[in-house]
Amino acid sequence: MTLPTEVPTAVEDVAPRSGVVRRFLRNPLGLASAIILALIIIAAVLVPVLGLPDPNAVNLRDAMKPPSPQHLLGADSSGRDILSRLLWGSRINLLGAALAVVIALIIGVSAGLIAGYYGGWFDSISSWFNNFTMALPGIVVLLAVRAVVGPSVWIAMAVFGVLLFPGFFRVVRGAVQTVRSELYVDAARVSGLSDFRIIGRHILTVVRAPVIIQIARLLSIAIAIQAGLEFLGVSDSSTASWGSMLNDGFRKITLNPILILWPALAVGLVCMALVLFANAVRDALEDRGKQGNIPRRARKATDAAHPQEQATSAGALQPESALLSVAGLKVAYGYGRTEKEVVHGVTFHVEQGEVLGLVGESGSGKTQTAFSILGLLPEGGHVSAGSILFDGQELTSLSETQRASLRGTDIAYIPQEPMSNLDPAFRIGYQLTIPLRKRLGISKEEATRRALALLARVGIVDPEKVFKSYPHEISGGMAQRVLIAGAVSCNPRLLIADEPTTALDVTVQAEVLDLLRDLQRETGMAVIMVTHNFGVVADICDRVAVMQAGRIVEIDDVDRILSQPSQDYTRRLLDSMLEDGPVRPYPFEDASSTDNTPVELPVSAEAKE
Ligand SMILES: Nc1ncnc2c1ncn2[C@@H]1O[C@H](COP(=O)(O)OP(=O)(O)OP(=O)(O)O)[C@@H](O)[C@H]1O
Repeated sequence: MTLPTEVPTAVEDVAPRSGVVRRFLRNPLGLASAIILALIIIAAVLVPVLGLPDPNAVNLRDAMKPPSPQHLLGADSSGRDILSRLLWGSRINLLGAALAVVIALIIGVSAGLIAGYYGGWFDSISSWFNNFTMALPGIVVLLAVRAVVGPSVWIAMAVFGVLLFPGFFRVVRGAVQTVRSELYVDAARVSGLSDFRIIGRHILTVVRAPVIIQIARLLSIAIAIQAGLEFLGVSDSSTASWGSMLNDGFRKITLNPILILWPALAVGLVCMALVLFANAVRDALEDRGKQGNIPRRARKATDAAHPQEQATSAGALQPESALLSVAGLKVAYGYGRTEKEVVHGVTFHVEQGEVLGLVGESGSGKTQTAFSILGLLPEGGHVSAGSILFDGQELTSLSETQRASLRGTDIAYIPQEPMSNLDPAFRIGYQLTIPLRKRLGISKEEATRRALALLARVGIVDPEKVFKSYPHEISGGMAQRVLIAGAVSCNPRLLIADEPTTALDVTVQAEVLDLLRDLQRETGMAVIMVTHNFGVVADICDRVAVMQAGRIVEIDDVDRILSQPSQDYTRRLLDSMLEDGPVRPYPFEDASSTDNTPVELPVSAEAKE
């Protein structure tokens, strides 16, 4: 299956990762700081081959000499070449700072991850140790270490690394605590991923950005502190370093003030560049997803695509017969200055018994749109504007209880990851019958009878056995059939299927699609099929709405979208996603039943056997 990342140009323009790099490079301060840091690192790496004089070669005849072709930046009080000492010193300072930050990173990130994810005694102990370390006077500790182990810059920086660990620990622990209760982490746990994999795959990606920013900040602190320690004489003064040069320059400041200028400039420049670099990375990451960052080219095309689809008033240009009318829907996360809009005013409708495909690349806003209709936006997300009319009822003004009563009965949902949506602690039968009994008020026996018939109808060969099984005892394909059975159990009028075949293998995908087609035809329910796969669209949809970057760029009949899309974006999406093979015809006869009473679904031939 071709994934959206393979869609060329315009899609790549809005891909989050490349967007971060582009935004970073567009920030002049970020770019300048990156260039300065790169030049300093290159100079530090290449210094042995630059043919500069020995940084420690004393030549009293050259003492305090001003800049000359022989000493480009002049010579110090012992006649040593200042440029050579600066560049050799940069190695010591950069490596010393890197050592401290790597130690802080290893201790802080691993302790922060474990403390944030597991909590408990480890969290208590590590938090206590974090507070204790923060309370220690760092310089006093380093001076004490020097008194015990001698003037080694490496030992001093290693100890400083331990003292710096709270810088990472607090950031990582806080981020992990926020993210560990997210649904997708629960879903990953439920689907059987080990903690190690969950932390590696789901948690580390969340803390990556703050950690990168923190690395740059702590590096600048470590360089300044290291130079300060060398200035105080904590390290070996015979080694060329920025701090020892500062010390030398300070002692001769009345004789030649320029001696202190070069190392001070070096320390100041690197620290400033690191801080600016960190700020630019933060700005680039925080701007991710803002509309202002969608390339103007893409935005123009989007806005001009179908102006009627960008209507903002409720029900504008929507057919009265529509079962669902979404108008000017905007979805945002956060409030006030931190509000981030992810869906920018989408308008579409779904007729009774119609199958509407919602297609688009990853991150285009399909799921957010679907969740808005279901009233299931993740924490922090809200409908910031627009209207969702379902059967003439404005969903956005309903209470949570009213919306909950619609879910499962009038509006059903089939998720992408079947396994994560079945509770591993309960048998399949229990999970199917409880909603039936609660919503339809039927007896346990009646609910069991219906659940078994539903399991048979969705193609489960041994319904009795699956009824008594726990989720881990059935395959992914069977789990998806169980969820489909659950979704259609109360005869919904609208079914929202969020990439229902993505997590399944190819043969099972086809079977599940066939099943959905048959069920849709039998019950006459309307379907919103969220997908990034035009094969699925061709298979099952009547009309298609194409989404890009939180907007609908094109909406039309499936045949027209597939044969003559009006937007370049749709064409590119089609080129990259459409599988070879003919569009399977789908006879939508008699798909208009709106009766909401549960029907006896026919038992499949396979199940009868
Ligand atoms: N919890 C959240 N907090 C903030 N932004 C979010 C959240 N969930 C999604 N988004 C943002 O909303 C935008 C649309 O996401 P959405 O999940 O709707 O995309 P999608 O088209 O369904 O993609 P996919 O096919 O990958 O599921 C993305 O830019 C995403 O970063």
